[in-house]
Amino acid sequence: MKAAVVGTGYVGLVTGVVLARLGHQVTCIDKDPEKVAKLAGGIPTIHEEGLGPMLSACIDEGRLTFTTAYDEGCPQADVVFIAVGTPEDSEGKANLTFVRAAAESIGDVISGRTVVVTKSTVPPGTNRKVKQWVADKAPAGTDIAVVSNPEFLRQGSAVYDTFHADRLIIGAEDIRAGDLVEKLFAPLEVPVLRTDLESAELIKYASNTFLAMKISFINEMAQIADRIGADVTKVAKGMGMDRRISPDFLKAGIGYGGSCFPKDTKALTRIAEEAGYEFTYGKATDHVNDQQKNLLVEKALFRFGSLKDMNITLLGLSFKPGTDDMREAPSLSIIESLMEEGANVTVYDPVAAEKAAPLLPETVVTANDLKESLDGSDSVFLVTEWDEFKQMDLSMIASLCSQNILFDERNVFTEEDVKSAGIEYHSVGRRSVYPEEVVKTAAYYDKVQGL
Ligand SMILES: NC(=O)C1=CN([C@@H]2O[C@H](COP(=O)(O)OP(=O)(O)OC[C@H]3O[C@@H](n4cnc5c(N)ncnc54)[C@H](O)[C@@H]3O)[C@@H](O)[C@H]2O)C=CC1
Ligand SMILES: O=C(O)[C@H]1O[C@H](OP(=O)(O)OP(=O)(O)OC[C@H]2O[C@@H](n3ccc(=O)[nH]c3=O)[C@H](O)[C@@H]2O)[C@H](O)[C@@H](O)[C@@H]1O
Repeated sequence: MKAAVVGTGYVGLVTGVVLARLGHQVTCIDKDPEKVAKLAGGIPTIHEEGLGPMLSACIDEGRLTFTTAYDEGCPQADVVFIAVGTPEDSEGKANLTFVRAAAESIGDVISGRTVVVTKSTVPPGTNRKVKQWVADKAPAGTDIAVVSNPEFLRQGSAVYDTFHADRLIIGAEDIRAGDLVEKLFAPLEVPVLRTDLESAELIKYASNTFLAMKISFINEMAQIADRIGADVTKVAKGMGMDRRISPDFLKAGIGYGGSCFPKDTKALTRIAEEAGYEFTYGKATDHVNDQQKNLLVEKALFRFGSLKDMNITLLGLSFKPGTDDMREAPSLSIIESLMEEGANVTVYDPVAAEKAAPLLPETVVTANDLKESLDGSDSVFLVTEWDEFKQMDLSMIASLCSQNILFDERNVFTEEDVKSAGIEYHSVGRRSVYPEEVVKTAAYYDKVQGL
């Protein structure tokens, strides 16, 4: 089949490449000419495992092209996907400006029957608007069908997730259009759920908010664990052994970041509000996430009294490992808090340094490698759990840093790991670990923690 994909970000690019890989003829359209030029040359514009070789292969085999021109892809396509961004607006709602612009540009160039599929995350009712926006620009008599096909891939494993998705949601009133989308993805052999438009749109928000809620829930358990001397990782393990709960998304830490959980949780709260309902879980999830970001900075303040003029190393910048995406990355708010407290901050990330550079305050020093980042540091904050950090030799902290203290925002290390490295260790929802010589000075801190 022939497909056009509008928007070549994380979702559009991966969708386009995977569809081409499945044997379809795909045209990817983006308004950003620089991005299009890079992609047309086989250079991935995002860091995603497995994407680069698949992109080049599909281009070489002649099944994948990139353009800024809608008329080079949409009129010929059996299916046109919209995968442009739907960022948060100033009121916490989904900003549909890009979706509308894409729909209108599609309308400008099509005639005859066209199936428009929305992959972007959009509030219930938007697909009906998309149909109208396309129709407003298309010639009279154009037969337009819309399908809601929300996306569930995770950044960092986007290609794998697309090939091994748990489900394909196809929301459509036009049965033929829904069938066509089902046929397009049939080679993936993914379980399919057919729904009406509004249910498909709500499934996406409900899924993201539910996962975000699980994270906020376990982060609240971490807050309780900190106060009563329990270990949140054990609590999560015990909870997760119940298949009805599942162990996934129960990792306590710094709170969720990224381009979707924060915005989608807020957007669903607004969707509910506009429908006359107060969505208490949405509000609570968001509130807990905000307070979680500062937990270890607060622990550091308890520990040191002041962070003024301390040299602090921050390991990891991207919102999670496996991606260079800096959208809503918790590292940024931690850096801000540390600098507000007067600390000197050095950062190191194995992948995201380039994307992070324009977002960092000028006084932040970016190290080129792990060793350089630790050299002379007073205290280390592990923020993104890249393999390089998970596998690091902890004795490096003892040997390179002037004070051997690690604040682990992701609960990466065990008590045994840090004890054998002889470092002081603070984490989330777990007891702090002190080398013998600082146990006495730490007594007050432990008292405050209630341990
Ligand atoms: N990033 C993710 O992991 C996931 C994102 N989503 C949803 O998918 C949608 C897209 O997200 P991302 O891929 O992260 O966005 P992105 O911001 O990475 O990419 C969007 C792309 O659309 C292009 N664009 C914007 N307006 C355009 C127009 N009028 N015509 C042509 N191109 C245009 C931009 O230049 C950009 O390349 C959002 O609604 C998001 O909520 C859903 C699941 C996963
Ligand atoms: O709509 C989207 O954009 C996507 O949002 C998330 O995917 P993503 O944001 O790429 O990454 P996740 O792996 O879900 O992690 C999100 C955030 O939660 C945090 N997290 C995740 C899991 C956990 O147990 N604890 C935790 O703090 C991560 O560190 C990260 O900051 C969802 O998992 C995808 O299904 C969805 O398609």
